[in-house]
This record gives sequence, C-alpha cells and structure tokens, in this order.
Amino acid sequence: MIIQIDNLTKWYRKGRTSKVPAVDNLTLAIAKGEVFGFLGPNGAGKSTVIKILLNFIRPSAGTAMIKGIPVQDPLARGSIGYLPENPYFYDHLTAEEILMFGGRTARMDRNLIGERIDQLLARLKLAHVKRQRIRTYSKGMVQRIGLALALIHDPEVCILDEPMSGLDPLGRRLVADLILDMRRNGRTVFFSSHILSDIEKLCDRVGILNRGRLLYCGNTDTLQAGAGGLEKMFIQLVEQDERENHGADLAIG
Ligand SMILES: Nc1ncnc2c1ncn2[C@@H]1O[C@H](COP(=O)(O)OP(=O)(O)OP(=O)(O)O)[C@@H](O)[C@H]1O
Repeated sequence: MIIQIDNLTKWYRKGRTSKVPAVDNLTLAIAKGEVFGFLGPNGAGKSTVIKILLNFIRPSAGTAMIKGIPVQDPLARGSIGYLPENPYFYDHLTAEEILMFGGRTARMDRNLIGERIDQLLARLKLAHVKRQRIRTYSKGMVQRIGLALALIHDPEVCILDEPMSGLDPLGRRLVADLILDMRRNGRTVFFSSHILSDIEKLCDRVGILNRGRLLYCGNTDTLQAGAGGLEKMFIQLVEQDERENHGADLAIG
C-alpha cells in the first residue's frame, strides 16, 4: 500500500483540563494508482490526518507510512505533492518564481522545471499571468497556483486538501481533469472535499470520517448503484453516528 495509516489517534487540548480526539483510532490503506476521496463534516479530522501525513504535526498514537516509510522520515516526503487547504504565497513573487522555487526545492533541473511550469500553467489556464505578481491574482487563481506547485515535481502521491475550494465550475473542471490525468499516469491521489459530486465523478474509493472515526470506506461504484448516491449515504451515516454515539440530533437535509 502506498499510504498506510494504522490506529492513528490525535488528541488536541480543549481548555486546560480536557482533551478531544480529532482523529480516533483511524486505520486506512490507499493503493498505488488510486484516487481516494476523504469526506467528513467540518471538524471531522480530515486536515489533521493530512497534516500528520505531511509530518506537520505528530500523532498521539498510531503510525502513518508513505511507500512503507514512516512519515517522520524526511525520505517519505520526496514522493509527495501537497496542496494545503488555504495556500498562501509571498504576494510580490510571480507564479514562475514560486514554481521555480518549488522545482528547485525538489532538486529538479532548471530546464525541466521551465518546461513543467509552461505545461502546468497552460493546463490550469494561467499561462497569461506567469510573470505577474501573486498579489494581482484572484482567490481561484491562487488556488490553481497552489495546485501547480503541488504537482511541479510530478509526485507519485498527491495529497490535496480541498483542491476545488474557491474555484468556479470551469476551474473545478480543470482540476478534475488534472486528477484524472494523474490517475492515468499511475499516480495516487488522496484528496479531501465537500463537493460530493466531484468525489463521485473522480474517486475509486471514498472514506467518510466523523469526529475522527471512519464511518465508511469503500468503492464509489457500489454507492452509485445504491439509492440516492453519495450525498444521501453521507448524510445518513453522519446523522446516525451523531444520534447513536454522541446523543446529538443534527436534523440535516
Ligand atoms: N491546533 C488545534 N488545536 C486544537 N484543536 C484543533 C486544532 N486543529 C484542529 N482542531 C480541532 O480538531 C478537530 C478536527 O479539525 P480538522 O481541521 O482536522 O477538521 P476538518 O475535517 O479538516 O474540517 P474542515 O472540513 O472544516 O476543514 C476539530 O474539532 C478542530 O476544532
């Protein structure tokens, strides 16, 4: 398995005395070449899992590995491309400068980086702003530069935290096409999203998280065959978990 998460738990402090589990004994394995959609309501723990995979934060218990390498080992990061939930750049830099920096950090050859920049900016419909400073970009343009930076070194594993966030329908289509291309090229994509229609279209499998626990993990084909598809299933599972395990009546939908 290219991503292997075992019994992962992350506690955060809440006030002085109490702690809440943001991730609660999560076990999950993603195969090479899979497009995996990671879903869950706000605060379910998706970004926390992603931050652990990137080794930005440490788990309280359990393990996470990329290509069999524990995520704490810097070697594990060599094969990852990462898009944060809210990408942020120095706004006096241009797209070209940011992407060149990203490519150099990944130890790529300058000429190769140049080619890759042109290719990615064309795909993301940003070629015309290559030499413009980021401060002149709209929110959706910054998001697309974030994606280009995640992909500059053609990573084996792409971990994308809400890649469609802030994008218009055309931007979403561009990102969806890029994800499908990555799958065709044997790349693995692990992404979180609240846009269930995108998840249904793009993913081989989905995992549904609530309060840090995995409520469902499985194939999207089976879901579509079921009545109501992913949206209905998502709402039912989360409502049921809230009612049965947390005494809350959500009354969603
Ligand atoms: N640094 C922190 N300190 C304390 N609690 C935190 C911290 N970061 C996250 N949390 C809590 O951990 C839980 C999971 O948060 P996380 O950001 O992982 O959720 P998410 O599923 O990514 O949510 P969203 O869909 O809103 O982005 C939430 O209850 C959140 O309040």
